Amino acid sequence: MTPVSPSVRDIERNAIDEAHLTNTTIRSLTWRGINVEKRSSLTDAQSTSILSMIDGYAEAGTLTALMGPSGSGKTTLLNVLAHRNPGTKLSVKGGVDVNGSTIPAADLQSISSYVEQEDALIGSLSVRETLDFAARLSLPSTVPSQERRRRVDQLLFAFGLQNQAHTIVGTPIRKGISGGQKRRLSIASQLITAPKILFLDEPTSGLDSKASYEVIRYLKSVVRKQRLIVIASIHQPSSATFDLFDNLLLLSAGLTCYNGPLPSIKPYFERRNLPMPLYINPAEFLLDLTSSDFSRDEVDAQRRLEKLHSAWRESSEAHAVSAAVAGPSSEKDVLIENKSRAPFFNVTLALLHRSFIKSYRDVVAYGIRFAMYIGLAIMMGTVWLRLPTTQSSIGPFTNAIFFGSAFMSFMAVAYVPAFLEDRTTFIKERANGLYGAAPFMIANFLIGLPYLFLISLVFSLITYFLNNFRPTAGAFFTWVMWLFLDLLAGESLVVLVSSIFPIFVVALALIAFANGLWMSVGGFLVSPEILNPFWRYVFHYIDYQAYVFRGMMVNEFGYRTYDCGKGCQCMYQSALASQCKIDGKAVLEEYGYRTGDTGKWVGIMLAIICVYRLMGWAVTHLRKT
Ligand SMILES: Nc1ncnc2c1ncn2[C@@H]1O[C@H](COP(=O)(O)OP(=O)(O)OP(=O)(O)O)[C@@H](O)[C@H]1O
Repeated sequence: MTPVSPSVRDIERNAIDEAHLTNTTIRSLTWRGINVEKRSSLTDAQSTSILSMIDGYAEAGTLTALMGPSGSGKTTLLNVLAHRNPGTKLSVKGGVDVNGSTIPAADLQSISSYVEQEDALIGSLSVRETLDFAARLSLPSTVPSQERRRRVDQLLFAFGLQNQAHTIVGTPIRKGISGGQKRRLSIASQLITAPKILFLDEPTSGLDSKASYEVIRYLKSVVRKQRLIVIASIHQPSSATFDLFDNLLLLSAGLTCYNGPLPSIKPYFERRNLPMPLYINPAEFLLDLTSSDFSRDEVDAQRRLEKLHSAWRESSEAHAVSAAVAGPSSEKDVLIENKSRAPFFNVTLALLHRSFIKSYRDVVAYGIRFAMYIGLAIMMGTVWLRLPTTQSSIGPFTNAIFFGSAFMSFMAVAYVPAFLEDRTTFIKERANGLYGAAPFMIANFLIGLPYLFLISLVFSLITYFLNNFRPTAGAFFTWVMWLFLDLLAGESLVVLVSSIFPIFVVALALIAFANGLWMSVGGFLVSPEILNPFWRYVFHYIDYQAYVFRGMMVNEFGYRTYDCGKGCQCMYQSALASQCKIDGKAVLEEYGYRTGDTGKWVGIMLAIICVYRLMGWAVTHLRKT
């Protein structure tokens, strides 16, 4: 058995102060006349209703279940209550009040958290690290690190995760904690920000009944202790799990079928001649009642649903709910503490630290890419093996430079999955108000620098001398610099394209296309001197691969001579022809390149990289999903 850490023992001795988690200000969340319609692209008359006239309330210290068949509107309602965008082309009407008062969306978001259906956990972090980073990303600098650790311990204990504190969450190749523990961890990492209201979308999806029960049981104990308001959509809980909830809001086809405390469900349906059988799971009974999707007789099922809807509308229970939420809504009486955010610098540092841990623990994210580049280096080194400095090598040297510059940049597509994964985590964390696009983009850029430099260095160490490029230290490090800038630009393009089109296959196809374009107009396949004006003026000058190719060409040919070989038939005419040699500058002239422009080209490369990154930031800032 894993030993219990002293800090956890402290907690067990009830030496904990949970004041920061306890809700003393928010008494209730109410919602009135929520209507959501899907707008037709043609006419308003063709709009279809997703939610209609939904009233309800939840009080501090209660756990409300949002149930209904698939497509009944649970997630949509949860999004409306949390002031999240429920989707494009949807029009939302109705009001959501806190303590009976209307508050701005930003205030509601600052006192609430939303746990999405899919866990947004980073597989290579341990359970404790996950909570610690959640704390570092959300807590203001006024909370000292000792206090932060204490809060982490508290949550580990509250969610029964203290024995898994040092186990990793789990990656595709390394088994970590169980599905139920993951869900508990997702909830705990939201609670570290001390929300007063917690929205959970299917907190038990994908779990067996025992794990589901555990998740809701832990949640219930925290809700009771901390006086939180929790609203959770749930699919088909077991009887034991269902019994843990205080209230139920039952939806079907976007309308209410029941809304009230659990003990009143049975009498409510009995009074409508729908008695609940004795030995049946109440949740199953309710879902059977409200589901029409798989009915043999659709007309009959529709009629049954309409009866349920009108029974609720006309019931005294519905009138009581409407009366309870209809009270005048004022602008005062809500004490929203101004939740201070973690400072920009601390957030960026925490994101860098988190990415660093991921980079050395997650083989899929970084290790595989590294191995791929090494394989490529060995292949390139041995294909163009020890080229002699004769004119017959000028072609192969040029080809090797093209291959090295173009293919390395092309292979940046391998970064797409890792970037999209990081972006998904960011989108979820931003939606919960943790941090914005700037720290994410800065951390993403900075963590890539040493890694890309290492790849450039190792790749060059293998290929440069095996190929027999110009053997001086200066030439070697200039080559490393060009490769590094090449990879940096390639990765910046991946960041930009994947931010605009965050769909794996689409991003992959577009980046491959862009690389094909850069290769075609880069100057190797068609010399810039004869490239037609459209491609030359529209694309050639913004093609980063073109500058890498030029830089590497100048690095090799600008300062080296080649023997013309037997018969002294020199392929390129230069001042050294009389010595039966070719001055490499003659090769450069063919392409229109010359020495002395390296500084300018490096400047252009840096500008291209900056533009890609800034555009990537702007898109990420504006695009919310
Ligand atoms: N952005 C949107 N645009 C168009 N239709 C939408 C949008 N969001 C939801 N809907 C529709 O609204 C209905 C309710 O969807 P919602 O996701 O809220 O249901 P749910 O009860 O959460 O379903 P499930 O249990 O399967 O997750 C569905 O018919 C869905 O197709």
